[in-house]
Amino acid sequence: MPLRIQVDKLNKTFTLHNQGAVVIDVLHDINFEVHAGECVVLDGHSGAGKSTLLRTLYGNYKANSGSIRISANDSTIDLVTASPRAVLALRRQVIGYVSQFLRVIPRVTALDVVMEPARLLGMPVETVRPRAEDLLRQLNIPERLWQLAPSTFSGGEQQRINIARGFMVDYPVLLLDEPTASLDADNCAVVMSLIEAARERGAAIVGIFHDSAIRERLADRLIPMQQDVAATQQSQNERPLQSMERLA
Ligand SMILES: Nc1ncnc2c1ncn2[C@@H]1O[C@H](COP(=O)(O)OP(=O)(O)OP(=O)(O)O)[C@@H](O)[C@H]1O
Repeated sequence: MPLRIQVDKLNKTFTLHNQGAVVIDVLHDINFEVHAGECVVLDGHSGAGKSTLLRTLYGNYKANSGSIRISANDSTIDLVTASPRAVLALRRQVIGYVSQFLRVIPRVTALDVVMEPARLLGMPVETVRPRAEDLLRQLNIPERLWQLAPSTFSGGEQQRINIARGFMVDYPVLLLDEPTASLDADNCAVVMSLIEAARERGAAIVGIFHDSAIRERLADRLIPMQQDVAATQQSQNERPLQSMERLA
């Protein structure tokens, strides 16, 4: 299967300018790759940098150094050096991202929120609407909510709208930040099936899942995120290892 994501020597720090310019070393020498049809899961304790890595893979955060090469549609783009315009194009066409929380836009209906990624690709509403409705149905969003803005929806309903939106386009790359965090068992099962279907069609998936049963079902590999180990090793002048680990 073709290589979709190649991360090399990735480093990311945050500088807290309003707190004495303290520097937080979050991602240190991260190296991994993800092929089409693979689901890798970021594995590390709270604060290890999992969400930071996912946001950096989406171009939300700019890395200090290293490269994130994304290959799809016969081209390869390094997100670390890409122009903002190239990053936006990549997000529209190549990278889907499901965050934990829906960014609610007042007065935009749930159905429009879900259809938007496909509409941004220029697809006509009559083509995309059946898929959006199908996703909403699969995710058990009652039809009476489809024409309402999701701002008043429950946390779990908002998360399911977010998931439907993230699966609206068959992106070659999918980034999933705890997509099942506030879902009940039935809806969790639906989301796992959607993720498996995306993997089947060849999506390269990077996810964060805290639930061990979900990780075991979905993960082809774990990517250990060990910020504390990295910091200690660094102080001993050793090169911290952030290698991939195959699941037995
Ligand atoms: N925008 C930011 N500015 C400054 N520091 C940040 C920022 N985002 C994250 N951090 C810091 O980076 C570290 C890693 O945070 P991150 O959210 O990536 O961890 P995580 O592994 O996803 O944790 P969790 O499992 O609890 O969600 C934390 O110490 C956090 O305080």
